[in-house]
Amino acid sequence: MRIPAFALRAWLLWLAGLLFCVLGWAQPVAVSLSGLAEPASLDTYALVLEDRDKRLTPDEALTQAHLPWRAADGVVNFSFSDSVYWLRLRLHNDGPTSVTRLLEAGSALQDMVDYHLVRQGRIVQTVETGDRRPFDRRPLPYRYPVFPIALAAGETVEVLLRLDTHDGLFEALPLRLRTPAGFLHHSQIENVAFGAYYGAVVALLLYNLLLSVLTRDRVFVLYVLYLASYTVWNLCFTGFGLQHLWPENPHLGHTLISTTVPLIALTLTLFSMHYLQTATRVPRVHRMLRWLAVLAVLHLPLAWLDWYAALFLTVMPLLALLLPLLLAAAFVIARQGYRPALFYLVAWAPLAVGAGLTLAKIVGWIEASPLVEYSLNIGSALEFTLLALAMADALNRLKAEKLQAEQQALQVQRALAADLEAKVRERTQALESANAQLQQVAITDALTGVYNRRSFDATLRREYNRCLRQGLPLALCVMDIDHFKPYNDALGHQQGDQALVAVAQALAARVQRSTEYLFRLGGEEFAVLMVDEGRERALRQIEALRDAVEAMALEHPASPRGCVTLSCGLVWVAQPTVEQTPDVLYAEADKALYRAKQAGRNRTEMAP
Ligand SMILES: Nc1nc2c(ncn2[C@@H]2O[C@H](COP(=O)(O)OP(=O)(O)OP(=O)(O)O)[C@@H](O)[C@H]2O)c(=O)[nH]1
Repeated sequence: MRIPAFALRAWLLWLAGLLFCVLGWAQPVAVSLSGLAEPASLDTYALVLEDRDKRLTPDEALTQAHLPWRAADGVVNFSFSDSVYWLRLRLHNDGPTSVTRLLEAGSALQDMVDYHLVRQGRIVQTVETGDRRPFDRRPLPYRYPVFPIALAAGETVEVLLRLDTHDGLFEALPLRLRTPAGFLHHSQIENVAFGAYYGAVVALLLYNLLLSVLTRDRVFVLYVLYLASYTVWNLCFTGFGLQHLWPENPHLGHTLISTTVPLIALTLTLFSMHYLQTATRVPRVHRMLRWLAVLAVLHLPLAWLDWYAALFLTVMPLLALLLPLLLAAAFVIARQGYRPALFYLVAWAPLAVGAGLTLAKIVGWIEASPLVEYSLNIGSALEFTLLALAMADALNRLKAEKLQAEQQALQVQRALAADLEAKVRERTQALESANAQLQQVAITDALTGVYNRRSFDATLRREYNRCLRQGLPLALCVMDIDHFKPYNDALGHQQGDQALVAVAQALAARVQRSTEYLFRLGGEEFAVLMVDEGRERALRQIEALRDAVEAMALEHPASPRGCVTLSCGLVWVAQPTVEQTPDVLYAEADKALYRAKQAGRNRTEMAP
């Protein structure tokens, strides 16, 4: 059977169209270099292929026609995935001269990046790099992979990238193309900016370290630990750590980054708890924060086991919970009027925004852009600066509180001293008054209230010595109630006591001068001592006393006179001599008393 020519042509056309479509799917659009922006984002020009089994070789990826390549719809970001991903790009030098361009795979943390340059369908150059490989494998010593590509005039080249991970966490990987001059300019600006950033962070770190040593305040220590964790993490995150600090040891960078992320969560939580005083101000949030701190600690073993993807899968939600919780706590505490919380809010807000943007980029919610890429650094720089202000304020507050505490302590000390002094004064007065009372009791006769026998002995001795020294006259009179036994017998002992009190009062009312003393010597016997008194005046005074008792007319049924009377024996010396001791004087007065009794009572007899 003869096939019509038009049918054959149609079939051939259909076959060519089919072939064109298949090849067309597998071929990326060639990017013409002229007219590209500086830098040029190539993300949307790339084709992407997911290699679930990780079996494809670069040649297979290039030549197998059936592979399901698809166009990238922005910055590639495969986030959590166990596959290998291939990227293809075509570059066409449509200019008249040969040129060099620099292709950036703009992530410092992408584990494995295999770069293949394809000329005329053949791989002519391969570079295996990424942050799980030693730094010196990079064709350009830069913090993330950069591949220089030379293109002859009119030449088209293809770039094939193979992206793989340690255990399933991809980084967002912006693809950019720069001219050598553009790259130099960009890297110079970036170096200066990051240099300033790290310089400021190190200065802040040292400043706060010094403050923590000087003040011994836990809040400064925690802030230093937080800042140090953050700085180490940042060095890993930006790739400067691998480039400058551990170029031979990429494993160290991974251990550090997966250790510092939970450490940041931990130190940030502890710092905030202390700085905001959450325990007393928001106790419920404080308990939640304590649990989040424990969770952060539990993440550390994952870091040391190198379970990188698993760690980030759980630590991200932890951070996503922690940051809003801290900001909410600070907000509530600031509303309570606690000023440091206000500083905290202002300081943390930019970092929280930066962290939020970075998280969103990592999990693929938003596209990477320069602002998003540097948001964490911008946020943290602002945060550190503002927090330095907060720390200075905290220091001022600390000083003011210390001063206030010192003043309060001083006031309390003064009040205590005054109180103690008052108490001592009070006690002393009470003691003095008790002593005076005791002394008074010791020298007073309990029944009559006049001086007693003990006082008589002491006063006689003292006044005798004074008169002896000063040559003064001294008079001593011993008095005895007449017939007191019959009085008691007739009226009773109680009535006798009342008579004794009445006699004592009658005598005391007339013994008022400072040089005269009245004593009850015991029983119904009294004594009067007079210093610096003339003989006549002394005798008159005793007679007056005796008269006063008689004048009371206190009824005495057993006395011949019918009332209570006194008999008195008086001794007077113009100036006592050494021989005339108190005992001698008393004996003479007693003898005179005896004579008065003998002579009929109710009278006064003077010693010769
Ligand atoms: N009610 C009372 N009687 C007392 C007290 N002390 C002593 N007497 C009594 O005083 C009396 C003293 O008696 P005497 O020494 O014999 O002397 P008198 O009876 O006063 O006789 P003359 O002194 O010679 O006039 C005794 O009966 C004592 O018991 C006292 O405190 N209260």
